[in-house]
This record gives sequence, C-alpha cells and structure tokens, in this order.
Amino acid sequence: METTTAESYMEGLYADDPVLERVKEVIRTNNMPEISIAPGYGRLLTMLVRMIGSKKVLEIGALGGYSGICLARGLQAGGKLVSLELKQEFADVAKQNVADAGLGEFVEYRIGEALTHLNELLVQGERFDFFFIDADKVNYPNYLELAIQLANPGAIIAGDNTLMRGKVVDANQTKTSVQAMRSFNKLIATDPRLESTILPAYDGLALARVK
Ligand SMILES: C[S@@+](CC[C@H](N)C(=O)[O-])C[C@H]1O[C@@H](n2cnc3c(N)ncnc32)[C@H](O)[C@@H]1O
Repeated sequence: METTTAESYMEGLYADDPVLERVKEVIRTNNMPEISIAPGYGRLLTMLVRMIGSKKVLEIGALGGYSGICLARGLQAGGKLVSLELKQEFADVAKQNVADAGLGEFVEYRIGEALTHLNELLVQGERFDFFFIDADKVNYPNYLELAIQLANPGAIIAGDNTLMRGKVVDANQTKTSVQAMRSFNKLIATDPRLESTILPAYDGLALARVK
C-alpha cells in the first residue's frame, strides 16, 4: 500500500487532468525523463500567469510540454509563451503535446543553449512578464540574472527544483550543480532587485517579483 504524504493527499482532492496525464504518458512512451513539474506547482504556474495578466511568458526547459501547457493556459488573450529547449527531439514532443492541448498557436519553441537564446532576446529588446526556470541547474544563477534583465517591472520569476531532492541542505553534497542551486537560492533571497519567497513543498519552488 502506498503511503499517503501531504502532497499525495492534496493531489487526491483534485480531479484528473486528462490533458496533462496524456503528456506524462507520451513522455513515458518516448523514454524521456519523467521530470515534469509537480501537478500542484503546475496549477500554481497557471494561476500566477493569469493573476498578473501575463502576455509574454518565457520558459527555460520544455521537456514534453507539461509546464508549457500550464503556463499557456494562464496567458491573456493574444499572449505568447516562448519556450527554450536544448534538444530538438524533446521540443518536437512538447510542440505536439501543446498542439494536442489546443494551445499550439500561443507557443513558440527555440532550440539550443538557453543562454544563447536569452542573450539574443536581450539584444532584440524583448521583455517578459513571467519566467519559469527549469533546465540545467549549473546555469540557474545565470538564468536568474538574464531573467531580471529581460523582465518588465513587476514580472514574476519562478524556479523549480530548489531543493534538488534534499541535496542543497546536505553539507556533504559539493557537486557544482548543487553549489549553483545554493547560489541561486541565496540570490533569490537577497538580491535587492527582487522580493521573493521559496516554497519547500515537492522539490522546492522559488518565486520572485522583479521590483
Ligand atoms: C526538468 S526538464 C523540464 C521540465 C518541464 N519544464 C516541465 O515541467 O514540463 C529540463 C529540460 O531542460 C532542458 N535543458 C537542459 N539543459 C539545457 C540548456 N542548456 N538549454 C536549454 N534547455 C536545457 C532539458 O533538455 C530538459 O528538457
């Protein structure tokens, strides 16, 4: 028998989401990593994007499109999600899943190193209302700095996996990625350009508002 956790109890209160369940199934059948955002945080992304009236959203790390669907669901009419993904084959799956969810016209994928695209967007003068950081952990501090530079005033920056399954609180963990996440968390908490909080549920979610 599966143990009931606080998270599984909360999940049990919600009806299944057939669109997102299907995304997870497609990810499994394509042998992609099963590391989409937790359902509770997916719902939070949709709510936050909608609550601040986001028209332009930037995602770093698409995988199979699970969080992309959550973000696109909250967009204002005429809004757009730009999603950055390293792997063409993952972006292809995400694109199909987003299209199957009826959201294809609102989402654009850019393939390759996220840092390259972020710097290009900066040069192009693009600005965004909402950011979701969910890619390679070593670059989280770099992604945060570029997100702040690309942000409209009042923009929200969300970052997933801030606990790295407990590694960030374990002093014996010294890998570069863990150290980068500790730096990211510290920046979220102390950068004077931000007001913020970090939620310790699931794998940890940072939420910051650019002043
Ligand atoms: C945790 S998964 C994203 C999950 C997705 N946000 C969701 O919740 O549905 C991380 C993704 O980041 C991508 N990624 C890793 N390094 C990257 C980089 N340097 N630039 C762009 N994407 C990268 C991976 O290929 C992977 O698809």
